[in-house]
Amino acid sequence: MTSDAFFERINRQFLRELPFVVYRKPNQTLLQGFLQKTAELHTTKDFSNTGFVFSPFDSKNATILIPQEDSEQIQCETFEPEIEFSGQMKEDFIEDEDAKESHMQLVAQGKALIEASDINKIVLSRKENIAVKNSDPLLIFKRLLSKYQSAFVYCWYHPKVGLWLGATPETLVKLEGKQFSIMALAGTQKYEGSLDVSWRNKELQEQQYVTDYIVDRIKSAVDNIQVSDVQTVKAANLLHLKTKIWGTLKDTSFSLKDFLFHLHPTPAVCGLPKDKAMQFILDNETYDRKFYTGFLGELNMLASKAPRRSKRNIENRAYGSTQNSTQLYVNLRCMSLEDSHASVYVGGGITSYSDPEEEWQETVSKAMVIKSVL
Ligand SMILES: C=C(O[C@@H]1C=C(C(=O)O)C=C[C@H]1O)C(=O)O
Repeated sequence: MTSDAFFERINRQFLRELPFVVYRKPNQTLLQGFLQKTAELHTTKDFSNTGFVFSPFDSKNATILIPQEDSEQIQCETFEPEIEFSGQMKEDFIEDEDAKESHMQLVAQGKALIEASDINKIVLSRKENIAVKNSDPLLIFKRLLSKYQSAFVYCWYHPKVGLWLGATPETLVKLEGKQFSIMALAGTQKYEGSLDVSWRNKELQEQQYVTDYIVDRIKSAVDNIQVSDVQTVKAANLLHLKTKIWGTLKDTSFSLKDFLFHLHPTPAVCGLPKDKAMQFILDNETYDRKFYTGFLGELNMLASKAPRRSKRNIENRAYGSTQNSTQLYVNLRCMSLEDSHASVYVGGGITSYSDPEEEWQETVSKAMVIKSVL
């Protein structure tokens, strides 16, 4: 499908107030869309369905599904991101003193609890409300596509839930048949032109918490678990620390739902120990995160598997095969959009090393990822 036809089709879907999601995976050019045929609100409880899921931070709330069987799927391979656009840049930005004061207070409160208890890390966040000049979601989506090639970029809409857009650097889990990979991403500093930077103990420690937690949570369900070295990766105007964890699922009976909720929310977005950090977040953040720091993506899709290279296996080489594929991303660097109002969601990991002023600055930098396309 041409990009004009693709965007025209989605625009019609939006005007008819029918659910859809459009997205592009990291470092790919293919745009994909699920356009639901009815306005029904589908959810999944057991994660056995096929389609696109949108799951909130608080797993007590429902995961929304755009089912493959109730959707038209469209694709566009030829989209050329053309727009050079700089929206609200740092210079236009007047610091909101009240927001700063309350975020710093929240951070100080979290840090005090960490110092006085067995909690190691709590991820604390805030929501920023912004008036948007042009609130056409597809225009904003195109700007995100142009700016953030290495992110998972999406625009998701359901008339009964709302409209969300984002460009996230973080994979929650990728599952292809029995092969899985998971990303532990945490620690932030500004990108100043080089990946060759040094990291303080604070960031190294908060990222290590995420890796250790993931390994601990999945080790009984997997064989030959592998853990990469810690790498510095660039995400928009920021650098993060990343570890990749991969392996093979054991052949025993496997529940995708249990696997996911064993992981989610990880200490990259919640804290350690999980339950105590979660309770602090629910009690003290003064807004509802909704889908921010939840996860989203393709669930149980059939994907073609690359044919084997073995000379003996001529048949497999010719045809390849298909396998079940799930690719989920953590919903970061995102916003919800209502009429001409955007809510931008940003947070960061707090440990005993945290400085409230620096943590505020980190959320200001993270907010620029979205503000620069508004
Ligand atoms: C919570 C966010 O990001 C997470 C927190 C990070 C940190 O504390 O350094 C870094 C990447 C993400 O795991 C966010 O972007 O809002």
